[in-house]
Amino acid sequence: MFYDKVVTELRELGVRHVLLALLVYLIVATVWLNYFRQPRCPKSIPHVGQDPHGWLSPIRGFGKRLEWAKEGYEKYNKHNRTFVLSRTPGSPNDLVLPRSQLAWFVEQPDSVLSTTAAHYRMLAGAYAFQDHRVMTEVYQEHVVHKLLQRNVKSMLPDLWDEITIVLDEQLGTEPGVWRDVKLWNMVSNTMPRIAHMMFVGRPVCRIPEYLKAVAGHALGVASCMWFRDMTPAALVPLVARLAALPNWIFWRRTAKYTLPMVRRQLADMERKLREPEWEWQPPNNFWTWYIRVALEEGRLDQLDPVLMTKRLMPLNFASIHTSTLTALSLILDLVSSDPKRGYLDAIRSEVAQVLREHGTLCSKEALAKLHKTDSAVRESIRLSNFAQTLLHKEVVAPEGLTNEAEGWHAPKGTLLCFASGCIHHDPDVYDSPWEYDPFRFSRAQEEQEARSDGERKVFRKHQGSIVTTGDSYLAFGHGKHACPGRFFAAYVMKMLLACLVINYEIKPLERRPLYEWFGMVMIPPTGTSIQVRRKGKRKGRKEKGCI
Ligand code: HEM
Repeated sequence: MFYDKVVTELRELGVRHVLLALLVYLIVATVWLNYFRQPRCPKSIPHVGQDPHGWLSPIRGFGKRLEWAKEGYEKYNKHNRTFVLSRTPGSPNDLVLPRSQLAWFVEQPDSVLSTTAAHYRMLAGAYAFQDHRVMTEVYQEHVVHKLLQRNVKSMLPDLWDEITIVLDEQLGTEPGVWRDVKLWNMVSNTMPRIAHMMFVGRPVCRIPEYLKAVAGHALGVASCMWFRDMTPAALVPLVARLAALPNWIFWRRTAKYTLPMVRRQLADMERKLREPEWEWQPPNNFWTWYIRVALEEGRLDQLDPVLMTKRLMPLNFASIHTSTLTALSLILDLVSSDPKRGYLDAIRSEVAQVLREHGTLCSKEALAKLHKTDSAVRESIRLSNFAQTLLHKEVVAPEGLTNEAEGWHAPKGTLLCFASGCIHHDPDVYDSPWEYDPFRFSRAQEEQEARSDGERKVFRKHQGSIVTTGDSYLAFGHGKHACPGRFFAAYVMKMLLACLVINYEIKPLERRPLYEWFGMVMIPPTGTSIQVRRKGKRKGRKEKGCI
């Protein structure tokens, strides 16, 4: 009845009137949402980018944000001043803080400056994931923060095996035969499988349909973010929902495997609690950590199996793009360095030495001895980080946030961040910052060890292992919301590189293929091939008879 009435009235109005009304709505809502509902950046802070009130500024600005970030960093951040970086149509301006404000920034409580709120906004949390709770109450992150570092060590032998097996598949096993390998295909077939070895374990982490779905979902989040960023605010709910539709399909495909697994694991863990003498050991994977934390904390509401499978998707997004890009850059940086410098040989002899001493490369102690390998990875991440601005936090305190040192006040809803890419390439922070100097960090450590106590302080600047964060190294964030997956990523990258150098020869590339930037995000060179040759019998793990 009601429907018939609406249709009749619309017919009477005519299509042209309806379209006109929609257009008027679009303009009014866009102006309202974009210009009156956005948090106002403090006027005292300099604005870098186009006219902040210009109508088309946000659209024109997408391709220029990187340039503007560099300009703002030079003009303001380097003089300890914050600047406003122009926004895109669907999101607000960013306040980019200088390094000198990092300590103040990370000290702010979550009730004032929220990483979760910033991620919800930036990752299109209302659309790209299958339940908004996975981005508003980030229980999966809580579990990773609490248990990953502690449990990953006992996983190392299995991770090593998986790395060697996947490299066998990707690079071949026949000794002495040179193979042409598409590097992008190699890393994108390797890294998601290794990450999911930790999340779901075998055999699921090897199933091609599953791996295709998790990769599709991660890419789907990125495309949803782009549509949300580039769509006028009034249309975002429609456009972003449409852009997110494929992610429902990808999640369903993953749930085909993860849902039965979660249900079985919940039932088994419940039985183990009831019958402690039952001879069953829970597998060391993310689901076990998750169930343990939820039980310990009495959060039975978090043990809904469907919700658990949805909670895996933000972790999938956080881990697979980052690790895949890191592995790609690392191999490219090393194989395109001048062979006369002998970087790969130095890493190879370090790995061989540790293997001789420890008989394995998959223990925490052995991996801790790989200083040069560690430094080569850290340096590659410094040089080619996947994003230009990081450490986003949103002001969530209703009264806003005041920075006494600089004398500004940011209202609720403002996004704050750091120009990590500029910091990593600042000649005042790193000597020859555009050069890939793989032993930059291990050399500093070796040199410091050789110095007297008095001199050591001066030398503190470029130390640290892959996981160390600080105001000159922001690739994993900093503070209590620094990447909790970095401990896993560091082990995996070192094992991957160690496995490559002891088992394969790689022909050097003449030139380092360059990456492009799409807005503030890195687009990797996907077309590069490398020539690889298996050396002989696989090495790396004595107890499996591999040496
Ligand atoms: C080389 C690989 C990786 C890089 C470069 C990386 C980088 C980062 C960065 C920069 C952040 C902080 C973002 C910000 O400040 O806004 C972050 C957060 C996070 N990462 Fe990673 N990540 C990597 C691997 C992983 C892996 C393997 C996991 C798997 C569990 C993971 C899980 C997370 C989570 C859960 C957060 C959010 C932490 C929080 O907000 O409290 N990451 N990562």
